[in-house]
Parts: sequence; C-alpha cells; structure tokens
Amino acid sequence: MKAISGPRASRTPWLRALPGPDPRSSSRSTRTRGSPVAAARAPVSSREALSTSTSSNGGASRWARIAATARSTVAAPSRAEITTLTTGAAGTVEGSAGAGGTSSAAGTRGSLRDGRGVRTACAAAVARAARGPAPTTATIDVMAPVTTSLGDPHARRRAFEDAFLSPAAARTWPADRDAEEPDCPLRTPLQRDRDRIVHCKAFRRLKHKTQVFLAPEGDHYRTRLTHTLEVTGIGRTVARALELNEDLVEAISLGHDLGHAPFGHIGEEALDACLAPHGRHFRHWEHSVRLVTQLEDAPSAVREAGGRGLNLCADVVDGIAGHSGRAPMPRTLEGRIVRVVDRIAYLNHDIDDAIRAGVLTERDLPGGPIGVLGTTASRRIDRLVQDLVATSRQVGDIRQGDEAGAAMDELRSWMFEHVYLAPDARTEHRRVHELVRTLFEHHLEADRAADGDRAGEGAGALTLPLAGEDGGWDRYQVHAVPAADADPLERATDWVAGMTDRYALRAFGELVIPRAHAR
Ligand SMILES: Nc1nc2c(ncn2[C@H]2C[C@H](O)[C@@H](COP(=O)(O)OP(=O)(O)OP(=O)(O)O)O2)c(=O)[nH]1
Repeated sequence: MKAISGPRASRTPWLRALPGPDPRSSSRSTRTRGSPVAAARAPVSSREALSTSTSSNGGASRWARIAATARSTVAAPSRAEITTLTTGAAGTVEGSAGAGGTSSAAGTRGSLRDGRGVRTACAAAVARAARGPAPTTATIDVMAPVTTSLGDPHARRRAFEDAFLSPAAARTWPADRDAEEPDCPLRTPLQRDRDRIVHCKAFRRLKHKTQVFLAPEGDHYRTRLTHTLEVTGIGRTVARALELNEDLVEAISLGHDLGHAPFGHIGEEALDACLAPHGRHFRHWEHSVRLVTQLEDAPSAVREAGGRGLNLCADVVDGIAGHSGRAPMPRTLEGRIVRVVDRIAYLNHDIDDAIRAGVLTERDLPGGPIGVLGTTASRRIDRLVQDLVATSRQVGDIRQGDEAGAAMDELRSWMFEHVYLAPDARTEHRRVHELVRTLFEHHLEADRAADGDRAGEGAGALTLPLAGEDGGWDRYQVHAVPAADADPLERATDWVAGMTDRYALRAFGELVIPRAHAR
C-alpha cells in the first residue's frame, strides 16, 4: 500500500471498527429509512417498518445503537405525553410528562431550554401538543429520541457521532480552541469553524489567486477558490465513505490554501527567495496557519473570549498545517484525507485547464497512468477516490493502493515536467520573481522610512498610492502585530502574501510604471 509522501503515519486499528458496506444500501427505500432525519419525518407506518427492521437485527444495527444512545439521554414516555423539553447543563434532553398521559393546556406550549435557561420556541412540540394525544405504537420508543432531539442540534450530533462515525474518527467535542468559547446554540464547533473560514477576507481573495495559470482572463480556469471547493467536495465524499468526520474535512479543506501568495507556487517560491538571505522561509501552509490564528479579524465571539484570529479548533489548524506533501503529517485521519485529495483534485483539474490553455492535448497525456486511471478527469477522480476508500478501509489508515498511487505519482511528475515547470511557464516565473521582490523590498523600505511611526494601520500599506484610493481596491489589514513589536520582514511577507494576482499586478504597476506629472 502506498502512503502519500511525508513521514509514515502510524497505523490506526480502525478497520475492525469499520463495518463493510451497509447491506441496506442496495435498496433505495430501505436506505431512506436508515437516515435519522428521514425517519423522523417518515409516517408512522414507515417508522413501524423501521422498528421491525431494528429488532430483526437483534439489536446490533446502527439504528438500535442510535436509539439506545438517544434513549440513554432522553426520557420520552410517548410523543403524546411530552409537553416540555428541557436540555440540562450537560446538554442532555429530558422529557417531562403531562399528567395522566394527556396533553394539558400547558402542554400546548412546548419549549426548549438550554443549560443557561434560555427559552426557545419549539414549533414541532407546539404542533404535536396542539394535535392532542397521538397513538402510542411500538415505534414510539425508537422514534422519541430522534423526534425530541430535533430541537437540540448538539445532542443530535453527539448521538450521530457515537452511533455512525468510526471510533477512529475525530470527534467534534470537546472543542479545543486557543481561547475557550461558549458553544453556538445551533452550530457545532466545526460548522462554526467552516463558517468563520468562508466569511473571512482571505477566503474571498482566493478567487483572484492563481492555481496554475497566472491571473487567468478566461472564465473557466480554476483559481485557488474553485480548487478549494473541489478539494472540499472530494474530501467529504471520502470522509463519509469511511465514516470519518466530514465536518472536520470540510473545515480543513476550505482553509487549507488561504495562505497562498499571489501567483500560486511561483509566488510562494519568490517570497521564499526574498526571505532566504535573512535566514527565513515562506511556506503557504504555514502562512495559512498564521492567517487563521493571527492575521484574520477575530469574529466578535472570539474577541469576547479574549482570542485572536479565527480561533479555530485545534484539529482544523493541524489539518491545515499538514495538508501539503511537504509538511508534517496531520494527526487526524481527516487531515490526511485532505492531504491526498488535494493532489487528486489539482492533478485532474490542471490537466483540464492545460488542455483549455492549449498547453496540452489529450493525446499528449502519458499512456501508463492514463491506462490505469482513466481517460477523463471524472473517471480518474472516481478511480482514485474508490481506491483511496477501499485501501484505507483495508489498512486502517489513509492510504492509496499501490497501482493507483504509483499511477498518480507518475502523472504528477509528468505534469511537473510538461506543465508546471515547462519552459514556457519558466519565462513567466522569472517575471513573477521580479514582481514579488519589488513589492517586498518596497515594503521594507517604506517601513524603514516610517521609522517607528507605526501606530494604527501599517505604514507600509499607506505608502502605496493605490491603497484604499478607490472602492474596488481594498487596503489589506495585515499588520496584526502590535506596532512596538513589528517585525519588518514579517510585515512585508504578510502584505505581499495577502495580495491577489490582480492586486499585485496593479501595485507593481503603480510602483514601476512612470506616470505623467503634468496635465
Ligand atoms: N507543488 C507544486 N505545485 C505547483 C508548482 N507549480 C505549479 N503548481 C501547481 C500544481 C497544483 O495545481 C498546485 C499545487 O498547489 P498546492 O498548494 O495544492 O500544493 P501542495 O504543496 O499542497 O501540494 P503537494 O502536496 O506538494 O503536491 O500548484 C510547483 O512548483 N510545485
């Protein structure tokens, strides 16, 4: 079996915990019954079928497990008897019964309370109570936990993770953040991280950052943003198939490339070259971490908790830090998924873009790997994903099979030779180096000139005439380091790395293109 390059991951005894494909998945109707949400919405007759199928599995089915989990946290005598639901401090849900099993006047006001006593209207409970006593059937015991937990997303998600995720999956709780924050009542900590990433400025800038083709004019070329979305989609598929934590994979994927400099890898290389004489380096994955932990504006909840940056969960930061084949291996299986699917995504979309750009034709592609993986991007992705899932399931870690893994490596080497580092591309690379060096040195010089006058916004950013001059061009707020501690190299790096391709081009133009000084 082939692991993606990097330190060899420890083998997790995970397979034993993972069942084979669910036999119910062959039938669409029974599969629908397997979903907690679908089951909660299903008519009583379907629930009876569910109850039957649960018991006919001798209590070993997933449904029996989730019902048992939920039953242990919910006292729910029957739907008809529930008048109020109260979530306790520990997030458990308790049902309180109306006298004599009938719904009383009070019973028409179903409500939820969290541990701090915050009261939330629960429309479903209200509607149920208003309808009056419902028939008590054998299914009620199974359904009640699902029904009652609908009002408490955290209890429902915990029950889901206990029942449906592999024991080797990363768990959503406890949320390990630098600054401790109270949970959001609706979103889980990982959903919240996902939202924080999508709402941050660095995420929006990905739409104007190169994937491979510099500052592309064509509407159909990939950018770092569309690459990020493709990685997220493929990553979720793999995580779901392996019963790992999809929410974690999603958050890592969405954040993994936030730290890319303008002009993709070439910009990264150019910034690295600027820092090398000072004994420093630039790596995009480390800069992604710097962005989410320090540079991005803290959301209000983070500020209130005394934190900085996006204050993401530690597993998300770890996955971002370890997504590149050149970085240390992430500690979670979810992080390792992103590390492999990043390559699956970029190799295949880069072939597509290279053909679109006229750099390649399909006939040029190397016969060996294409023979193994398939002749179209969708077939290749499908083959690589199926292989990754099957092999990982078998060995208990995130691994590719020997044949598919070797074919992908060969294709990647071929792409380096014929696309990424091809002679035509190298000409542009020299120009990018020149541009990045000019901007970097301009910032250092401006910082020196500002000579300690650094209160408020970054002095370097103010020296560029374009900054903040018109509505279309934002000034980047990149200097999170307090003025007194400002490190000029770090400030220049943050400033250049934060640029989009077009901002960098325009900034460079402002600095080097002579302007008329008379009208
Ligand atoms: N790795 C790398 N990618 C390049 C280079 N030039 C262009 N690219 C393109 C190919 C892919 O579309 C994309 C890879 O960017 P990523 O940020 O996903 O690379 P990362 O270091 O995470 O990938 P890796 O694990 O090293 O394959 O950049 C280069 O010199 N090195």
